[in-house]
Amino acid sequence: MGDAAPDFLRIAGLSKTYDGARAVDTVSLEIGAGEFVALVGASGSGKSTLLKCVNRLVEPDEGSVQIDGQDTAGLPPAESRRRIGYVFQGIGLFPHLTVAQNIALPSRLESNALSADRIAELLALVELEPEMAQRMPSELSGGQRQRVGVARALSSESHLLLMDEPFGALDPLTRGELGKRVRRLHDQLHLTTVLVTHDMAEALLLATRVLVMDSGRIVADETPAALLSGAGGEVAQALVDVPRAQAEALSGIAR
Ligand SMILES: Nc1ncnc2c1ncn2[C@@H]1O[C@H](COP(=O)(O)OP(=O)(O)OP(=O)(O)O)[C@@H](O)[C@H]1O
Repeated sequence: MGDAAPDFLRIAGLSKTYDGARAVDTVSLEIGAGEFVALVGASGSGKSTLLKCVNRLVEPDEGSVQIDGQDTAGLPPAESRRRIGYVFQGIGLFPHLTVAQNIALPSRLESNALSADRIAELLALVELEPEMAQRMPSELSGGQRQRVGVARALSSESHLLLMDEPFGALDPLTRGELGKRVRRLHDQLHLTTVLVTHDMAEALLLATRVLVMDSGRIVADETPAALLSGAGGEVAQALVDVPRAQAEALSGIAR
C-alpha cells in the first residue's frame, strides 16, 4: 500500500495446520518497505502463527515468505531469524544474563560483538539509562524488561521488526508511551514493522495499515481512517466498535 514503496515482505499462499485445524489458511500478503502494519483479530484467529511462520519459529505446511526479495526457505531457520528483529510473547530475556548480554545475544550469534557504546545507544533508543546495562532482568520493572526486548530486537540492525503483543501486561500509561516510542523508532530507523495487538485503539493509533484475521484468514486490510469510516466488513467493524463505544461513553460523562 502507499506510495509505490517496494514490497519488503511477501507472503504467498501460506498455510499451517495443527491437528487438523487450520491456524493459518492460505494467506497471501505484501507489505511495503516502511509500512507499520497492525495485525488484529480474536484470540485463536492465527496472528501469532502467521508471525512465527515469517521468522520460521514455525514451519508452514504450504506457501512461501520472501523478505527483501529472498525466499526464507532457502536459508536455515536460525539464519532467517537473525535477519529479523522480533519481540514475541513468551520469548523473554534470559534471566541469567545481564541486560547488556541479552541485547548483545543476537549479534554474538552472528559473531559480531556489540561494543559497550552500541549497547548504550540501543538502550538510549528505548529511553533506558546506560547504567541499566549491568543489571539482571529480575532487577527491572516489567516495562523496562519489555524495552530491553525491543532494544534486543533492534540490535541485529534488521529492517524487519515483528512484535507479538510486546506491550502486554503493562499499565496503560507505560503501554501508550512505549507504543509511541516504537512508532518513532520505526520512522527514524526506516523499519518495516508488523505488530500483533489485541487492542484495536492501539492498532488505529500506531499503524499505517490494519489487517484483521479471522479463522486463519485475512478478512480486512484497511487504513485506520478507512476502518474508522466504516470500511472492512463485519468482523473488522465489531473490533472498531469497542474503542468507538468507549470514546462515546467517555464523552457522555464529560458532557
Ligand atoms: N503449537 C501448537 N499446537 C497446536 N495448536 C496450536 C499451536 N499453536 C497454535 N495453535 C492453534 O492454532 C490456532 C491459532 O493460534 P494463534 O496462537 O496463532 O492465534 P492468535 O490469534 O495469535 O491468538 P491469541 O490472540 O490468543 O494469541 C489456535 O486454535 C491455537 O490453539
